[in-house]
Amino acid sequence: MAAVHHPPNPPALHSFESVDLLVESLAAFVVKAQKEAIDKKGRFTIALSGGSLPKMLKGLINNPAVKWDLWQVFYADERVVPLDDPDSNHLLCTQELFSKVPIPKENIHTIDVSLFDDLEELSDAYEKELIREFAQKDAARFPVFDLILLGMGPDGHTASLFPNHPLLAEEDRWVAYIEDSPKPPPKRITLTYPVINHAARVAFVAAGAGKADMLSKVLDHPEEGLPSSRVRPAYPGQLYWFVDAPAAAKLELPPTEFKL
Ligand SMILES: O=C1O[C@H](COP(=O)(O)O)[C@@H](O)[C@H](O)[C@H]1O
Repeated sequence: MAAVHHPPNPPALHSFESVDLLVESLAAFVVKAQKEAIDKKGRFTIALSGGSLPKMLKGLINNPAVKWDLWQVFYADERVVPLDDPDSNHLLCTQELFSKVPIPKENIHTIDVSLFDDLEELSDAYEKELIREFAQKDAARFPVFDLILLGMGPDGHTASLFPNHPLLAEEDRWVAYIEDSPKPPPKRITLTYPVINHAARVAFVAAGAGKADMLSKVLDHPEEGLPSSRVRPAYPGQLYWFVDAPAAAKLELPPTEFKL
């Protein structure tokens, strides 16, 4: 019998009157994803972004429902800078979240700073880190993250996938590097679409009026093919957008009520 090809689920757009409500609801959503993953397989795999995202995770701090010791954290993208450099996504996540919660250090998977001279080796090593976590345990062609949290840049980029960049066409690698990021710093590594689009859940978080024009392009005009519009997790994966009212102001797409 021929395999049935199921199209991706449509995105669920959750719009909140204030950033505080967004933060609270996002925390509840992450906790629910965590619970489902841990009930099923005893661990929770999540990829985090930098930029404006880490501070939106403050609802997880002092939250007794979070089982930090069962989290395995990767980065959706990372800048090729020392881990204590102000441009490092790891530093940002540490300042906003990890320094304030009891997560074991070994559960946070950072890039290998000893490989900065060779970006091919650096991204290969991060891919191997993913293979150690996923391939042995889940034996899949691509890792299936329980949750990937993304931001959307003013040009529609997400992770380190930038408009018109050849990396948008990557089909095999789990982790790739770029040396010419239009947003500094130029050298970065990033999860690729095959990884992002195999996740069980992907959630974008965007707040503020500065995101409104681009959000409407990305969600109302996906045919333009901006990097954030290309995030379409394969069925049964689900895409979510957590936005505040100023970011949602120009959207035609109707919001979906947020229910756990
Ligand atoms: O450069 C990056 O930008 C994106 C978007 O950042 P935001 O500040 O506009 O939210 C971010 O998601 C990514 O991790 C980062 O490296």
